[in-house]
Amino acid sequence: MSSELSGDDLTSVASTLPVSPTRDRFQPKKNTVLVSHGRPPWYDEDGKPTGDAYVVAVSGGSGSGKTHVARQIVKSLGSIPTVIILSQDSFYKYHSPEELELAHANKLDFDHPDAIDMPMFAACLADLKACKQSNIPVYSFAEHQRLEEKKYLYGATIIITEGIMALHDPVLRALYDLKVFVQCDSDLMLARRLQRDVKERGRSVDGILDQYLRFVKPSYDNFVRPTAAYADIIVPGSNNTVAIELISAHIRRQLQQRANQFRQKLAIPHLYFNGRSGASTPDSRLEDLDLQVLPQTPQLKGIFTILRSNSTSRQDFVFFADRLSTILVEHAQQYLPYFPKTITTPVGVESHGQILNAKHICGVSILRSGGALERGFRRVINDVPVGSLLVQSDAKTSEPLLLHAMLPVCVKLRHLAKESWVFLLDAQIGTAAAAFMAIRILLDHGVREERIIFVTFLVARGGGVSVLRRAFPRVKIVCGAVDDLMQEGWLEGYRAEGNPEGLGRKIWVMQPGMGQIGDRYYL
Ligand SMILES: Nc1ncnc2c1ncn2[C@@H]1O[C@H](COP(=O)(O)OP(=O)(O)O)[C@@H](O)[C@H]1O
Ligand SMILES: O=c1ccn([C@@H]2O[C@H](COP(=O)(O)O)[C@@H](O)[C@H]2O)c(=O)[nH]1
Repeated sequence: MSSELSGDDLTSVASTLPVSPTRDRFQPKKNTVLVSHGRPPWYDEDGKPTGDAYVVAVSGGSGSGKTHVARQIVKSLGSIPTVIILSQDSFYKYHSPEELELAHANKLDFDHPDAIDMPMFAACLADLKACKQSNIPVYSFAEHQRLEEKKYLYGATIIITEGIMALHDPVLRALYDLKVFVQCDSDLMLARRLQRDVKERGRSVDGILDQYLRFVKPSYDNFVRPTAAYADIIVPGSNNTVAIELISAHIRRQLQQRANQFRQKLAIPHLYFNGRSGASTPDSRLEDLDLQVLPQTPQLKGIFTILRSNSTSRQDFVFFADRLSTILVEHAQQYLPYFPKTITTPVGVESHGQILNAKHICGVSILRSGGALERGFRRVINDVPVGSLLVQSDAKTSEPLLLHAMLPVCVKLRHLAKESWVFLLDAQIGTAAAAFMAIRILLDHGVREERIIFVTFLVARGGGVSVLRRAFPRVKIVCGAVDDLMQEGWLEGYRAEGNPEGLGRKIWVMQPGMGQIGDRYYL
């Protein structure tokens, strides 16, 4: 495991580490990922990001209400996709023992622009804006120090960054779509700072006042207040509900302009992409789709006959799905790098064989139905992490939404992601909307396209696979069978069972298909 991140292989790091009671009590929870209604596609049919995340910067003096404004904007946005609040405080520089001594005596200037690692702040923000992940530093106000751990952030449609120097640096300013300055009376800022620093940052009143007169107030006058000139909007530091409403209305309008009707286009590519190379129809030539289909042996056909039948018991379904996923993953392993290796056998004879030579391998299943391939995956490739992505359709628009991403560390860290081989697991590729999103997520993290191996039971020839192929030609797709049809309709028994999700709503189904694989495997 990398020394940069510790904690469990799959969880977001900062919260999992043992921390001192003092640190725990005073650690500000400023950098937050707020997911409300899932993240809609941030890329087009060519697989390329359609645009950057929308970045709002909120600046103002200490205690002016920047954090409050950032949180109120999120609240007022209501039903919105993922928002990241990124605090400039995380980017205070690492302090030497001598500097720490000064800091604890309130004699270190934290209010000068040089106190903040602006290049690092700009680099992390640029990554997040470009829809990539970032592992940002964690800062302790109680210890006046940057901690060892890092916090993994990914997947924002909107980023709200806040800090006293947020508008100071021209490189940072160039990254913002909207610049806000919170204007507040100095006495109100001081009163708020006193209350907050005693309660949340473990400070004494004397110390706070000492630091305020020595550094905070002069710096506000010299460096912070002048940056109000760069702001698009000045917001009052109290009674600011109307200003916040205006800002969120503006952001909502910007997001609406970026919306993309994605699944509909993928599901019937011959209607939307006619004339463009690679658009498939139910009669598309299999060779053009470049799928790695398992050899259609009698025993494989036997497995599919059982899996497709609506009279198969759950117990049998699970047994044969596990068997099929084991065969698929075994077959897919041919894409991993193997090298010649000579060994000596128990009878003392040399034998020339092959050995796997891949540093980082992991699985990522697309929930729920991708879970049906996990047991087979673990049987063939044991002792590697398996992450998951929860992608579901928006009930109103049918667009895919990313609701949750839990990725292995070898994907979360960009320098490892470049070297990693990732097996994406999902039961079928129909409209290909979920597959599209999952591949885009891995590419955002820096996984190489040719190192993504998509393993699936079924692919619909007339569905979105052709568009997926054209967007990501180097991804390997290993499947057990190919179905011809992709139609808008109801699954047999789906409505009859009174499934509230399915009631009155058509979904895209492949035929002959295997039904709702997640339901059949788990319920
Ligand atoms: N508009 C407001 N109305 C009421 N209280 C506010 C308002 N803005 C900020 N506060 C309070 O003032 C304190 C400092 O605000 P905060 O947002 O943390 O300041 P900053 O991030 O600018 O240092 C917090 O306790 C917060 O609840
Ligand atoms: O170790 C530190 C680092 C910073 N400060 C003070 O924090 C404020 C900025 O944070 P806000 O949340 O915007 O108030 C800045 O004025 C520094 O003086 C600190 O006291 N110790």
